[in-house]
Amino acid sequence: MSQSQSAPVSAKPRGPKPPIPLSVITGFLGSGKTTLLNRILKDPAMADTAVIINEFGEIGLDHLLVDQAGDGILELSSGCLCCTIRGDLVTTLENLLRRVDNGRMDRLARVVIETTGLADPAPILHTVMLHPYLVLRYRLESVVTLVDAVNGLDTLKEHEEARRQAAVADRIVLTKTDLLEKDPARDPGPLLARLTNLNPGARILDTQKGEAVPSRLFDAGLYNPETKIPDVAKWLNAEAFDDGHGHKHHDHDHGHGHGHGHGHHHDHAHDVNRHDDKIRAFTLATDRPISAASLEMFLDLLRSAHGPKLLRMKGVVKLAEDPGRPVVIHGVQHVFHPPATLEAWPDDDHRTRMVFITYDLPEGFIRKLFEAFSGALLPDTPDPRAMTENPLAISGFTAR
Ligand SMILES: Nc1nc2c(ncn2[C@@H]2O[C@H](COP(=O)(O)OP(=O)(O)OP(=O)(O)O)[C@@H](O)[C@H]2O)c(=O)[nH]1
Repeated sequence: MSQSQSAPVSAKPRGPKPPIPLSVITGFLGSGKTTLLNRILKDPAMADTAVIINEFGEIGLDHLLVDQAGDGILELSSGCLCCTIRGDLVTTLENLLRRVDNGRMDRLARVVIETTGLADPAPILHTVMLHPYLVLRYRLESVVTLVDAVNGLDTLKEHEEARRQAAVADRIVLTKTDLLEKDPARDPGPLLARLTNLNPGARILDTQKGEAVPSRLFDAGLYNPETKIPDVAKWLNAEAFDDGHGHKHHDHDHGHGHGHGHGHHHDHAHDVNRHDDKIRAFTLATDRPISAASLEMFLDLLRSAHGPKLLRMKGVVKLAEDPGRPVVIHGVQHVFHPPATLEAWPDDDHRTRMVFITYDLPEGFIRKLFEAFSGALLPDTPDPRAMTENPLAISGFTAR
């Protein structure tokens, strides 16, 4: 378009709108999701939030409802919006964007999706991550998993869904801890140890201590909402993972939930891992850069061959071609968010760092795979060139 044909400068800011943070609240049946939502929706920090829930009947937000619009979106007296996923989550998320884009709504600060108690939250995350338009307009902020402090340990023991919900979380909220206080015989230690074991990187918040507030529930995104500066160290929280010696540095202060690293749990009184040895949490860190093509192949192989076993993965990667500009990756099962390039390393740690939570996928396997792709010479591992240039390699898995 020539200069003379260009449209007059409008008062409206041009360019793509910043993506809207999207969080998912999950937790087993009766873990207290509705109770928490009811409470936080009254918090001024939740202004301009839209909450998407499964069924109105189940959620006790009725007293807050004031108006139902044609698109199935209800306005709450607190100024928030509420919609159901009776139809389709994509349509609901599109309807919200339409409201913002056509000016019916000034600002949509955040979307919170509440899942049903038995749901694996991964498909909800996939709905957004796999949609070519929604992935541009929304960004995953936090997966918040509620765990009932009274029944949590039994629920984790008996239900795979509950373990997956805890494993995928960025924040774990302990509910009903007030009931523990009334019964001194109940020790929250084993539950905390189990949760830390399943997902060391998730910060644990206690409702009773007033910790489950919006600023702490939804601050798990890569970007600090205040400064908009990426905070990789906080986002990865790799320090909370086992350091290889059975020690973990966890940021909750209950005094029981540390030190139960896998591979070391047999040394401890609470054998928290014995019910399910398949979920593993570990980190991978290296100074060695990896080429962009090898990173892509590593991720391709992980997601195509082992996707269902990769419950959650986050990482910051040093590229051989551009070591000063790290790439941020994160995935939930076989779906990866489009990688984002940071303009610079946000702190002094310029190593590739990745955190993994896997199901039935050993740490050693991923480590060797990454080392092979990043060019480390390992005696018992194939040369990466032999893997990528092998004419018998799996189709689609060739050097670029
Ligand atoms: N004592 C106590 N009770 C709680 C707490 N949180 C929730 N409850 C109670 O636990 C029950 C279940 O809470 P809900 O908020 O309905 O749980 P939910 O996760 O939404 O339940 P579903 O939608 O059925 O999965 C209710 O009777 C709540 O009053 C808490 O922190 N302390």
